[in-house]
Amino acid sequence: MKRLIAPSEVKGKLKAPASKSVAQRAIAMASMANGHSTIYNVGNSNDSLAAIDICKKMGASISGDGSKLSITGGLKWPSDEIHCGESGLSIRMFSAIASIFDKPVTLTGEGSLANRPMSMITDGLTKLGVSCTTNNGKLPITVNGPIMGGIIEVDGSLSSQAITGLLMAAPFAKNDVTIRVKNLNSRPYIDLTIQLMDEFNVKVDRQSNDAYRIVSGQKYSPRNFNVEGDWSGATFMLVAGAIAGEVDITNLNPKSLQADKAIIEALMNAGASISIDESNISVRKGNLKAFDFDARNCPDLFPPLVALAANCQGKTKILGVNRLHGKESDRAATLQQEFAKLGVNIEINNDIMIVEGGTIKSATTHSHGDHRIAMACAIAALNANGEVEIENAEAVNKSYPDFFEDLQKIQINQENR
Ligand SMILES: O=C(O)C1=C[C@@H](OP(=O)(O)O)[C@@H](O)[C@H](O)C1
Ligand SMILES: C=C(OP(=O)(O)O)C(=O)O
Repeated sequence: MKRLIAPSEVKGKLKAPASKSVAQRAIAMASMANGHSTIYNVGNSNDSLAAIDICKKMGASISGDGSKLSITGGLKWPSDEIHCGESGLSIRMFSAIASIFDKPVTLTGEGSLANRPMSMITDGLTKLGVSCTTNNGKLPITVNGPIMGGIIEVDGSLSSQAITGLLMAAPFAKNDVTIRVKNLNSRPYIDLTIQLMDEFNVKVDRQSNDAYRIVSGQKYSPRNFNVEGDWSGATFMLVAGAIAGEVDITNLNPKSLQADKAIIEALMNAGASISIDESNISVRKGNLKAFDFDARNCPDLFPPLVALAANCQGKTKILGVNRLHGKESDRAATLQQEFAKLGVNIEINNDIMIVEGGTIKSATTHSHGDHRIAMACAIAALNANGEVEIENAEAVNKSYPDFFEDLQKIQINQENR
């Protein structure tokens, strides 16, 4: 699908979509709990749909839709291969969960997932006694549990997602598990995992220096759970308000542990006008200037931050480029490539990205199959000197299927090509 976005002034109010990070975790935990859970507001992102399919394959009984999902948990060994769609979180989380069985389980995926690194999964699981194989560090992965447990050290510099999986599967290990994490990045995602485990009644004991101890034999309890709104998707709309008008967003929890809530700090540093209360975040266009930002704990903010920085006067510096190679695309390189088409110069200097704000040109861009690149190009189009085309725009379905409908609601002129 091709989408054409015209320069537009934005105005309106939107409800943030469901957080796929929260939804995927909640679906997994409800599926591990013996008994009946209801999960509200899961949404319809492809990644959350992938998590639902995986849990069904692993024996959970799931019915309902994006607004209300009924899950009767209790996992069984899946005789078939597990297909994780394009979700990095799902494959890394469910590889650990599939290791609770004493028979082999093969997990695979499609699209961009085929090119993403998986060695961080096998590294931790092997240390906990699971036999694992991959195709030279890529898909498919085969795990053969059970998880024995023990004290292990893992590296968290490339991704936190495998650590989320290890934490979630640890109560099923034969012995207690202690995970010591070196070089942890994306820390808020681990905090989110531990918060949700606690809500499903499994305790993680945080020790000093990034060590986490999980007592074996704890059981997930079924519960009714509401998935909060997605700061990651909403950031694009908040940036739209900051560069091109005014936007109000509801369904965002200001006390959320989601990493991408940090967009607020970036918007403030850039000089946008923001007001925040429990039920509404309001952003208005400001006199925007370049800013410095550390995105090592919130790597998904790079694409919206680049759209923001392109509209700021001066050179914005964003730290954390090394985290971006293993995403849906090599995100630093794709941002550089696509924004060059829009006339925006991006330099990469080791771990730092430098974005030079200025005039944004009309151009045809491509998502590279990466939802956040499609959304960043769409937002950059708002102040362009002509229309911006986005090829392969359907990539947004991975996290935010209603993205273009929501753009319509805030009066952005667009059409399908
Ligand atoms: O746990 C999660 O829900 C996620 C963790 C992050 O990945 P890394 O830990 O690989 O940085 C983030 O980029 C991804 O979109 C979602
Ligand atoms: C990297 C992302 O997701 P995942 O790793 O779960 O595929 C993302 O949503 O930007």
